[in-house]
Amino acid sequence: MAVLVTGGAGYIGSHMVLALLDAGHDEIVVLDDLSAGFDWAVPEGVKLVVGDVADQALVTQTILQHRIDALAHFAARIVVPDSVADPLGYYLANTVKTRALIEAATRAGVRNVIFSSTAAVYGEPEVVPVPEDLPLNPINPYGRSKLMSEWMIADAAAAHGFSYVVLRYFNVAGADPAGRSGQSTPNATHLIKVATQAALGRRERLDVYGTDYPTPDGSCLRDYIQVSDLAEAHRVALDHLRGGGESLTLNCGYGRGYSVLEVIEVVKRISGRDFEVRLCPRRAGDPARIVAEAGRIRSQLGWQPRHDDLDAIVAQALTWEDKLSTRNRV
Ligand SMILES: NC(=O)c1ccc[n+]([C@@H]2O[C@H](COP(=O)([O-])OP(=O)(O)OC[C@H]3O[C@@H](n4cnc5c(N)ncnc54)[C@H](O)[C@@H]3O)[C@@H](O)[C@H]2O)c1
Ligand SMILES: O=c1ccn([C@@H]2O[C@H](COP(=O)(O)OP(=O)(O)O[C@H]3O[C@H](CO)[C@H](O)[C@H](O)[C@H]3O)[C@@H](O)[C@H]2O)c(=O)[nH]1
Repeated sequence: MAVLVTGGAGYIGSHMVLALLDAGHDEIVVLDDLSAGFDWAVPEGVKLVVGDVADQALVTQTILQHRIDALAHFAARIVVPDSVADPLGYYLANTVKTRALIEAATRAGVRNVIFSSTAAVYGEPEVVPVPEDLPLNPINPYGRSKLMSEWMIADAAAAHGFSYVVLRYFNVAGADPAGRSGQSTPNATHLIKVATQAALGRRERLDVYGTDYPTPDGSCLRDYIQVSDLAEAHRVALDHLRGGGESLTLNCGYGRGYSVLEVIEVVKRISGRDFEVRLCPRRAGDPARIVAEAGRIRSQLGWQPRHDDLDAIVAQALTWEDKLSTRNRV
């Protein structure tokens, strides 16, 4: 039995590969087109197939050749404001291609599917923390492209008899504590990544997008989950599905919100560096507050976070950023 990890050369997928290896699973195949990922992020001994998830012939051949029984589908385009500027590109990358992948995978016999969804499916929730069964009302094309995929997977599972775990990630941050992987995308837009780059002098300044939100300090609130904890959620989801467990949809977060200004303060304190912060207008597509009701994944899968500590998350991100710049200089 082997697992196919699409997007496994990217940030979160590469951490899932490490979590599986650390738990003794060595039957792992990564499918990635390297549009935003890196071949060096795939550990030695793990097979990397370079290609598109919508290439059904390639997907079918890979599944049959490696006797794949489970699929973890990370590959996607992921930037909220980009999705507002290029909605059709996002629906193609995240919805149309997911359809092609799921069709090829289930026809080739895959019976277990883990899907990377997002807190963006909730939109601007009326209830915070947000439980999984709240009505879904995404406010940007990114969230809609992912919600359509959730629905497609649930409908196809009911019709074709496979099981799935949909994981709705909140804001993912930090890096492998052992320093083996981290967020490496050039021109990244994620807050903690950008703030660590500003602290290390690799960006001139940090722009804060909006200080007039209905939140305590006027900046947006997010629930930051450490990437290895999230990877571990995938590992337990895989065990659940392989053990015959039922289909589930679960939030992945810690249940606590930090504002943009609070995050900046932590990055300055942990790095010991000051940097320029510019207060700017709101960015398109941002909800004011999004925090997970985080109990269901613990009760359903027995998941236990081990890195719920924003100081440590920021320290890991700083260490990785420093390592990355050394690598890029070589
Ligand atoms: N980063 C976050 O905070 C966050 C939050 C919620 C959900 N997610 C979801 O998690 C998943 C992984 O995100 P990430 O942060 O690791 O992003 P990432 O960009 O680092 O990784 C995505 C990977 O998918 C690959 N890819 C993209 N399109 C492909 C295609 N058509 N065929 C094959 N490979 C392709 C890229 O090369 C890259 O390696 C995405 O589905 C994203 O929507 C991320
Ligand atoms: O330079 C920056 C970058 C971000 N922000 C703010 O920081 C907050 C977090 O922004 P990120 O770009 O880090 O993350 P998002 O909340 O936009 O989105 C992330 O988390 C979502 C789930 O909550 C999605 O899944 C998505 O894939 C992932 O990028 C937002 O209020 C944003 O406006 C800034 O002020 N300045």
